[in-house]
Parts: sequence; structure tokens; C-alpha cells
Amino acid sequence: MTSYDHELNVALLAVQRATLLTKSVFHSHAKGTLNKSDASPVTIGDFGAQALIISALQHNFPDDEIVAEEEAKDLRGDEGKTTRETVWDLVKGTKLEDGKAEEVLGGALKSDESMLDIIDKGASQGGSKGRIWAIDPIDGTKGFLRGGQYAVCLALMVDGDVKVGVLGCPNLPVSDSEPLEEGIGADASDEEGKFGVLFSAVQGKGAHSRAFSKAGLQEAHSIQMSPLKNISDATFCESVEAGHSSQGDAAAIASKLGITKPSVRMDSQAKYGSIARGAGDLYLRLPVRKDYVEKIWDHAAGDLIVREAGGMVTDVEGNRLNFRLGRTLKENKGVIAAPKDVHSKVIEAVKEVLAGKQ
Ligand SMILES: Nc1ncnc2c1ncn2[C@@H]1O[C@H](COP(=O)(O)O)[C@@H](OP(=O)(O)O)[C@H]1O
Ligand SMILES: [Mg+2]
Ligand SMILES: [Mg+2]
Ligand SMILES: [Mg+2]
Repeated sequence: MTSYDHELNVALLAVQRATLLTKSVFHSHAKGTLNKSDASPVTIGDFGAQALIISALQHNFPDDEIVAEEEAKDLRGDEGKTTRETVWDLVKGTKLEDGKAEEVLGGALKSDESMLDIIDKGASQGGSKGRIWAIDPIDGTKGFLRGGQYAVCLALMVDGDVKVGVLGCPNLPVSDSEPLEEGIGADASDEEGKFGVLFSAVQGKGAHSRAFSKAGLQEAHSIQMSPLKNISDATFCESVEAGHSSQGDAAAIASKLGITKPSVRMDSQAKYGSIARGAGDLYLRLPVRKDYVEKIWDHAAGDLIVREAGGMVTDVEGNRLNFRLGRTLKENKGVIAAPKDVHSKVIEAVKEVLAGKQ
């Protein structure tokens, strides 16, 4: 049996290095935001983090395929020159303060031209065969721009099954027992040692968290979802962006379950990490539009981390997320994550509320 120890080590270090880059972009305050064809934002941080992660994967696993969110199109040609130069400066200037760790990642990229090609190596169509990495270089770009939560996300799928998942959450508290709060300010994340956590999981081996570091990896702690005796005591998380998840439906579902605590709204897969460490209990993502298809990079790492921490992750129908169908989760609508023993109860409430709308 494959242990995935090397894959996990590379994934953790690659995410840690990319998170150093996104943190430095956050503090430079000029985020070079562009609007993509679907009107969603992308920043120099997204491009830079994707380049660093793919470069590390190619160095270690040259034959693996990669499905990544961003493409280098907007950085090519004269029009993209200024943004390209800024991204290149960032990529060139981001190193882990540990020579051995940098060596594992293959060190620096060669040139700005090669950086563009590396970014575009994330164009795989995905599927159900072989080894495929899914990368979301910044998940929750809107949260990143607001100074809220965001996550650097990386997962390895083998024959369509998520085997390794890593989430870098620079603005979440290090402590697993800290109460769940909405996005924190940029200043708070600067308090050295208090913020910044890496979540990880390997299939069959449980889920872990560790403090973020600028050098090598810190010591890991095992995490579990919180045991929930009464569903009415649950704390649930949902998106900050009302356009990403129906907050009205979530409120109706919570009320059906007798939940009285207000939701905790936070951007990104930080929601998966938070419930996996027991800081919250449920994650509800209810479709706003019938035609929206979820992307695999928005869920692959979080899905494994929550399941390895004792949870169950499905769509609104109660079906497992299907990562075998390409770049999107085209057979699933929405996401419902909960501790295993209460998940079916939550799905019942979800079905009742959604059926009542038709
Ligand atoms: N209409 C929609 N419904 C659901 N998710 C959407 C959406 N439009 C964009 N998204 C996704 O929502 C992600 C953020 O999730 P959240 O709301 O949980 O923070 C975005 O990731 P990026 O920020 O990586 O683009 C994007 O992929
Ligand atoms: Mg995006
Ligand atoms: Mg995303
Ligand atoms: Mg993204």
C-alpha cells in the first residue's frame, strides 16, 4: 500500500511556501486585481501561489496531472506585462527560511516565461484515472481582498478518490480550541504565532492541524469533529458571499433543526477546516443558482479533511461529492458537511426546505 508520506510532505511545504507569498501580497496592499470572464476576481497572489505550487509538484511528481483554477492568459503579451513582472518578483522572492525544505520543493523557478508555462500546467481536464492534483491557489479571493478568511488548497486524487488534502489558512487561529469567529483583520494575522494553520489529511490516517511556519513544518496535532449530542446546539458555517450560498435557505434549515445560534460566515475552505477541528459543527452550502456547477478545487481537500475527522460530506441530496467527472462536480449541487451521526438528520431538513421552495 502506498503511504503517501512524500506526497503529504511536499503538499504541506508547497502550501506553506505559497501562503508566504499570499501573505506578502496582502501586506503590499496593491493586489493587482483582474476580473475573469465570469466576473470573479483574480489577484497577483492567486497567480503567484499557483506558480509556486505547480513548480513544486512538477519537481517531485513530473508525471502527475494538475487541475488548477487559474490560467496565465491575462499575464501574457504586452497587456499583461506589468502584472507579469509583479507576479514574477513575488515568485522569485518567496522562499521558505529552511534550505532543506526549499530543496524538497526544487528551489526557485527559472524565468518569468517559464513561470507562465508552469501556471498553465494546471489545465488538465481531470477525470477518474490516475494521479491528479487539484489546486485552488487562493480560495475565497473575495475574503482575501476584504482581509477575511482565505485558504491555499491542494489535494491529490488517485483514480478519482481524494488521497491527500492540505489547506493553508493564514487568518485562522492556530489553536484548535479557539471559538469560531468570522474573518479577522489583517493586523491580527500579524500577531506572530497566534494565527496561521495548516490542515491536512491522508485517506485512512486521520486529519491533523499544525501551526504555520516560515521555515520547515511545525509539529502536527490530530483533530476530530466535536461530538454533538443535540443538533439544536450546533454552530453552522456558511459563505460570507450571499451569491455563493443561499443564506435564507440555511437559516430555514437551521430553524427546522432547532438551531438558535447565529451562523458563522467565513470565506473559503476555512469552513471545512474549522468544523474538522471542532470549532464549528456544520457547513451548509445551498445553491443560489440552478446553473452553477461547483469546482473540484473548491472542495477536494476539505472533503477529505472533514471525513478523516469523523464527518460526512455530501451534496444537498445526500450523495457523496464525485471528483471523477472532470474539473467540476457536475453531478452534485451544494455541500452539506456534518458529524457522521447527525448528517442524515441535517439532510432531511435540507430536503424539506428545498422541496418547500419548488
Ligand atoms: N454562484 C456561485 N455559487 C457557489 N460558489 C461560487 C459561485 N460563484 C463562485 N463560487 C465559488 O465560491 C468560492 C468561494 O467560496 P466561499 O463562498 O465558500 O468563500 C470561489 O472560489 P475562489 O475564491 O477560489 O474563486 C468560487 O469558486
Ligand atoms: Mg476564483
Ligand atoms: Mg475557490
Ligand atoms: Mg481561487
